[in-house]
Amino acid sequence: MTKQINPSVLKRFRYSSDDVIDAPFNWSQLARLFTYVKPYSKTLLPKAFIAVTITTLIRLIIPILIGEYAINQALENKDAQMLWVVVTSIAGLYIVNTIANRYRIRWMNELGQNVIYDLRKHLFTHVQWLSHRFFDQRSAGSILVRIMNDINSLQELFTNGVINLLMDLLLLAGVLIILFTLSPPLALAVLVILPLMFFISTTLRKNIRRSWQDVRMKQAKINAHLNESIQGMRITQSFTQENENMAFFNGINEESFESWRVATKKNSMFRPFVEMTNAVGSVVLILYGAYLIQNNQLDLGAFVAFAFYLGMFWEPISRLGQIYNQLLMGMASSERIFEFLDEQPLVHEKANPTKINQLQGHIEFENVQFGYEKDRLALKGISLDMKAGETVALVGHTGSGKTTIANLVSRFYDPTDGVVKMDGMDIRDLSLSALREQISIVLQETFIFSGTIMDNIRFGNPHATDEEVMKAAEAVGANRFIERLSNGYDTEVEERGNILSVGERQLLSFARALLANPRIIILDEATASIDTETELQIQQALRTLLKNRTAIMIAHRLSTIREANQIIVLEQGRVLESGDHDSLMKDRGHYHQLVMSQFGEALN
Ligand SMILES: Nc1ncnc2c1ncn2[C@@H]1O[C@H](COP(=O)(O)OP(=O)(O)OP(=O)(O)O)[C@@H](O)[C@H]1O
Repeated sequence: MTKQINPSVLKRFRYSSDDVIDAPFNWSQLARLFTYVKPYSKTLLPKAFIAVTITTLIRLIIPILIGEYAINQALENKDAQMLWVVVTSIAGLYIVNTIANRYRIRWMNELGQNVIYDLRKHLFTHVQWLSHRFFDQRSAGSILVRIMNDINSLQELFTNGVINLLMDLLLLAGVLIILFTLSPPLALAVLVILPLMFFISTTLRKNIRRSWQDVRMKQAKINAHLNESIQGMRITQSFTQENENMAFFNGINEESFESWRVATKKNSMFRPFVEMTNAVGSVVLILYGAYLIQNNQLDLGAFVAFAFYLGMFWEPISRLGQIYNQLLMGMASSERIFEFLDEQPLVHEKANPTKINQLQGHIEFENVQFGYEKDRLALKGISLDMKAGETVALVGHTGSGKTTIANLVSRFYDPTDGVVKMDGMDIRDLSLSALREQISIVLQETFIFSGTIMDNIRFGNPHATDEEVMKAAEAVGANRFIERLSNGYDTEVEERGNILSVGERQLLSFARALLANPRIIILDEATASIDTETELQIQQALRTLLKNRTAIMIAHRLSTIREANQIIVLEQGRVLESGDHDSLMKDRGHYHQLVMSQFGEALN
């Protein structure tokens, strides 16, 4: 079936992330990047340097042995014994070279992998501490791309780049010194190819590099789209948006294909150019070298050595260009990585926070104002008093600020004005982890991590034993459905837990919360309709869960609201009314209206 795609629909699919092609060279950023090598400056780094120096020196010595000793002396004087000594020395040097090379590669790789490991760990740890606002502003896909792709692109720089730089500089300097010592005029003559080589290794390579960078960007775009598409597959299918989705995917897939085509085409020009420069160098060497030999200004041994060294020239120059490119790419990636690393959590613990062992759970809001965005307040001067052990139901229309109140109690955000107090103390003075340890949040959509049912409940308290996990499940009645699963508590559930029903996921999240044994429970009740039996089960489970704890319920069910000690009615970030069900109903105010419009039938 073909369907006409509305072009405006495709505009929805836009990814503006990470489009920097050319990053300026930034020395301080480079220095910062190299701080990650520092822990290895006394172990792997010197070892790799020694191996590199040995291999470079051997490569420099061998042409001299061939030209000067084998040709000029042994062959000239027909000295078989000397020739034998030279040949065995060369063989010996090659063996040492092979061993040194083996270690060079091993140590370099170890160094690179260690640096990448450290960097990825640092970045992930840092991102985990960032505030909710950071995640509000970015898609999971774009964060993933940075943690994976940008760090991977630094991998090459650290595994090869750093050490090769030293090797190439050493090799180039060594070759130049030897060439000028052997024959200054011939050295000058063959150096005409240098500008050509530099042109190829900088300009041409830069052009090729841009094309590869374009390839990577297009791939990142595919990754981001795939991530969103797969996560939203059910919605796509239910709205029959497969064709639009496919059209966009085809578009970016084609773009990616095209960028590959361009990059490989440019890349294929590289080798012929290199060979051409080598040919020019060889022609100059043969013509001018033959002329110098004829005029007795050069001997045959030096001529042969020259040919060897000329062959060695290209490699370091070409690689220096490559390293320069790697550095530029590394700059672009590290800039994006450092941007994340420099991001500070907006909510942070003060220097000497008050350590609390056990909270009572008395929560107060004193004239609290808060906005996610500058000019749009979500809470407009709210004052609340939730006593320890009380169940408080927050009710109100969508967008009235219920979730925001819960977010402020957990200190995911700080108020822009006013104070949130816990047991009479400003929560900004408390230790953040101690505060959050005593709060459990049960969201409408329960997040299930990949692992077993047992692992998922244990998420509430990693130290709990299997027995404790099972006891928590029994207490909320989750054991009944768990025992019916193919492997009971050991049943594997994938990310998001699609094999479980909404009600089952709710019960699982109750067990998880109960196991954490918090003083405060924040619960966003599921709005999805579930059958009466599960509903009863959940009500029962809730009673167990909320016993002796302060509970803030973003309540959607009349039964929960009715049982609450205090009901707070919110409207556009303000408290309209508060009290218990009976008194609020008697007042016949906003609550009465809300209940009648939403639950009118249920009350009759
Ligand atoms: N991360 C965010 N960034 C910007 N604005 C937000 C964010 N989260 C919520 N808001 C805004 O803050 C206001 C209050 O939202 P909140 O989520 O607290 O409402 P709610 O009462 O919980 O609604 P619902 O019942 O629909 O969950 C809304 O106007 C909403 O658009």
